[in-house]
Amino acid sequence: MSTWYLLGAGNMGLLAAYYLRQAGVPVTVLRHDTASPLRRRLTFADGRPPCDLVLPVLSPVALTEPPRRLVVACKAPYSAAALESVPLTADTQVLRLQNGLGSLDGLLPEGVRLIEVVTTSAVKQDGPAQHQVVAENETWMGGHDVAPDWFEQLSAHWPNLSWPADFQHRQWHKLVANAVINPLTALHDVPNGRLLEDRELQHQAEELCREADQLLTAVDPTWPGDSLPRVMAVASATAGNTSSMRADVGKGAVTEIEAINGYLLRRAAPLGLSLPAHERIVATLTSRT
Ligand SMILES: NC(=O)C1=CN([C@@H]2O[C@H](COP(=O)(O)OP(=O)(O)OC[C@H]3O[C@@H](n4cnc5c(N)ncnc54)[C@H](OP(=O)(O)O)[C@@H]3O)[C@@H](O)[C@H]2O)C=CC1
Ligand SMILES: CC(C)(CO)C(=O)C(=O)O
Repeated sequence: MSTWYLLGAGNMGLLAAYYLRQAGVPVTVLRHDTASPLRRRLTFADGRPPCDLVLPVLSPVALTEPPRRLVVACKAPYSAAALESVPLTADTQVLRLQNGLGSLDGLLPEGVRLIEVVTTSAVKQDGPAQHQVVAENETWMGGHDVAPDWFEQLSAHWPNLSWPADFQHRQWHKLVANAVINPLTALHDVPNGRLLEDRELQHQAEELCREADQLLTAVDPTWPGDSLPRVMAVASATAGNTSSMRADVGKGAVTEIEAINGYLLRRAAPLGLSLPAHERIVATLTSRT
């Protein structure tokens, strides 16, 4: 496999780089602000020995030809800045490893093959140059009928990676979980599990799920429309977690709400649907950050 270029060498980007390297594929980080090789330690919660990754770094303007394979794993709001000056052509395959949807809309030239990645794995930073792989759960890729030629080689080294036929529904289930758990936990500054205990949060979760189901059923009549129990199951499975949006708000960082609830609003508008609970939560969270 030819070199994969990586935009966003943080938690998820490093995990993808680790699996690509395990599959024998060279990985180069693209960054505007530095050319020094990136040295990061990945530790594993299951007790596997740590892996010291050393990845070459290149400025996008130093590329001698357009990248054929690119992973975008920066947080959604930084996508435009990260892609600036990266020369892309119709031959480029882009792997979007981000929460939310639509964050690369309008940023990729016609013909680029965009492969979407949804993961329930979790990685957190636990030192200046150290990241802990907390869980290697399921990862789904899709967005096209047929998997690319490199998929089989990669899936032999990326645990629980699949190309499921029902990818779109899985992606939407993850989107709805993020559209409910993330802003509610961020606004109320609580761990995910509080959604199971607090009546007011449950009421808000119900409204957000109902509106998301209304939209997704309008887009796809086969949508099961069972978001509330699914979202609550995710909140229960991740009860002790700080959601990524709560963490971003805590750091004073820009959140991914535009790619999550904002995406639902952008899909609803042309259908003449209003999603008042999502509108309110976007406005409230945006005014506080
Ligand atoms: N962490 C997790 O467990 C999971 C994360 N996700 C999703 O994955 C995506 C990435 O999250 P995560 O890895 O945690 O985020 P991180 O903040 O750990 O990583 C993002 C990386 O992007 C880099 N970056 C920011 N701006 C640019 C730029 N202009 N050019 C190049 N690189 C840039 C950052 O560099 P710097 O730090 O120097 O700014 C950082 O290394 C998000 O959409 C998140 O929601 C999904 C499932 C699980
Ligand atoms: C599933 C959930 C809510 C787990 O915390 C998540 O993906 C996030 O925090 O962004």
